[in-house]
Amino acid sequence: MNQNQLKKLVGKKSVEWVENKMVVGLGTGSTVKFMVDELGRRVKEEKLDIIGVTTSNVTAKQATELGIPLKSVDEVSHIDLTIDGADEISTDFQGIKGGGAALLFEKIVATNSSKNMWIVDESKLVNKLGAFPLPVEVVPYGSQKIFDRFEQNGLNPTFRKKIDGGLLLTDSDNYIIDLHLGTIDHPHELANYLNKQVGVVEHGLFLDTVDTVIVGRQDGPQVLQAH
Ligand SMILES: O=C(CO)[C@H](O)[C@H](O)COP(=O)(O)O
Repeated sequence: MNQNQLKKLVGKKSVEWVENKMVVGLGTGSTVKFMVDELGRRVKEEKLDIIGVTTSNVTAKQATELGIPLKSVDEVSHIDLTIDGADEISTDFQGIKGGGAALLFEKIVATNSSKNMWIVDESKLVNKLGAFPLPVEVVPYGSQKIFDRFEQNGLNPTFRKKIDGGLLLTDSDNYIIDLHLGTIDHPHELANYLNKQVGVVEHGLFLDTVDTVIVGRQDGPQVLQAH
């Protein structure tokens, strides 16, 4: 199986955890796209009765087209389960997310969910986080100052750009600065530092968040429990 087939495998598999009457957080990305397709199939064919809470405009569009009823995070009393992708997961189940620039809403939905499940192909599992550039969402005003500070602190920042060369804007009209760190030895310390920077809206370190990981492997999906 190639990477895309592994993503499809875990995307479909994850929907087995969705039950009638659940409020389900719907992540963002190419793996999640397969999950939302399968959820849409169950809503249509099995009359599965759920409410989705999306984490990006892209996922909201797909879910709407598939007939999945949606509410915003502020309109629901709770979220039973959020299913999302990840860019890296370390052996101690810490994660980097935001490769698809949806980290802000993903973190809001994740922190308001009773359970979080991540679906990944096996290439996303790492010993230590950091090979994947860490996304940091920043308010445009003052973003050059934050960038300069990151550079002075040796965090190797780059502004994320669109294909046409312009700066990428998130769904909340912010910029993304990617930090090219190589390895992150102390993720909690780095998260604390980033949380304190004025102008930083959110960062892609998702620490102590995930409960269940489904890994797409050549011999089938593997379910890992984090806690
Ligand atoms: O965090 C994310 C988007 O902000 C995605 O979940 C992450 O980038 C994984 O994406 P993909 O499933 O396409 O590999």
